Amino acid sequence: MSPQELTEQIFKKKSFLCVGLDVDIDRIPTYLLSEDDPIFEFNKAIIDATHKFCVAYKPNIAFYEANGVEGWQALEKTINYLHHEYPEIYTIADAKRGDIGNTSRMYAKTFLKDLGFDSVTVAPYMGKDSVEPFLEFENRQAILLALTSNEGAFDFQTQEIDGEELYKKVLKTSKTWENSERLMYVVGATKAEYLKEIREIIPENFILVPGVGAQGGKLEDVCKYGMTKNVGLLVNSSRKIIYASESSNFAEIAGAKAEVLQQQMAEELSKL
Ligand SMILES: O=c1ccn([C@@H]2O[C@H](COP(=O)(O)O)[C@@H](O)[C@H]2O)c(=O)[nH]1
Repeated sequence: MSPQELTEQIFKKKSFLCVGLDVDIDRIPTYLLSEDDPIFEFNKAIIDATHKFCVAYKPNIAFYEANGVEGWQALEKTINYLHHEYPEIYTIADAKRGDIGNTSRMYAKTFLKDLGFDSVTVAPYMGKDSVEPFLEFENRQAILLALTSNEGAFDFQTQEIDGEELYKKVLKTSKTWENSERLMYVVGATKAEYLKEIREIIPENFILVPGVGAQGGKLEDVCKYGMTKNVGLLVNSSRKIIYASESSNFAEIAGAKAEVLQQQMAEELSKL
């Protein structure tokens, strides 16, 4: 999907919500454990109940890899289900990959070609040749970690080198790479006030913003500092939506949580 098509979906659905599919087998309703594929059944129920209120889903690959072959199969079934039932939905493989060029090329093939995700999250630390293989696919994007939501972001990302913070160097340098128009960036909602300066460097690119909900980030602050006239934001919430209830109507309650966020987003969009 192109960024333009994603923007059209955002205005159509009045939502820039991304629902995180971080399925922890120890947190799903126990009655699902007797199913052949409990992870997929959980995802399917969550997707059916929330798709009207969001424009994107972001399975975090760690939660699938932690369940071995069965986890990977559940991931494949989930992405196939989304492609088949809800092709208008944008998909993000939150895998945080990046390695020497020929290895990155394999990661890119896995997520962007074989599994057919629209995008994959990528760590910038190994530089240009580790990221460019992810930018070779038409209508696919790499989402580069710029300023993450966790406390450890202050260990390196905000440290100054030659008078400039490392995350700003990541933003500026990545703009010089081949096919850089296919880049999106991650900035944590817990660091929303940084978005003002970040927007001066990347005025147009989409920013994926995790950290609203369980990590305490505020949607209003994210919009205040990061929203552009074309929106340019995907705001993710995982645990607050998918684990809102452990009862048999967990999906319905997840849908209601997603709708609350969608309504707040509609309000923010009406200010544009
Ligand atoms: O800076 C980052 C980058 C990625 N994440 C991921 O987003 C979700 C957040 O989940 P919540 O339950 O809504 O807190 C999760 O998959 C993280 O690994 C992030 O939080 N911060």
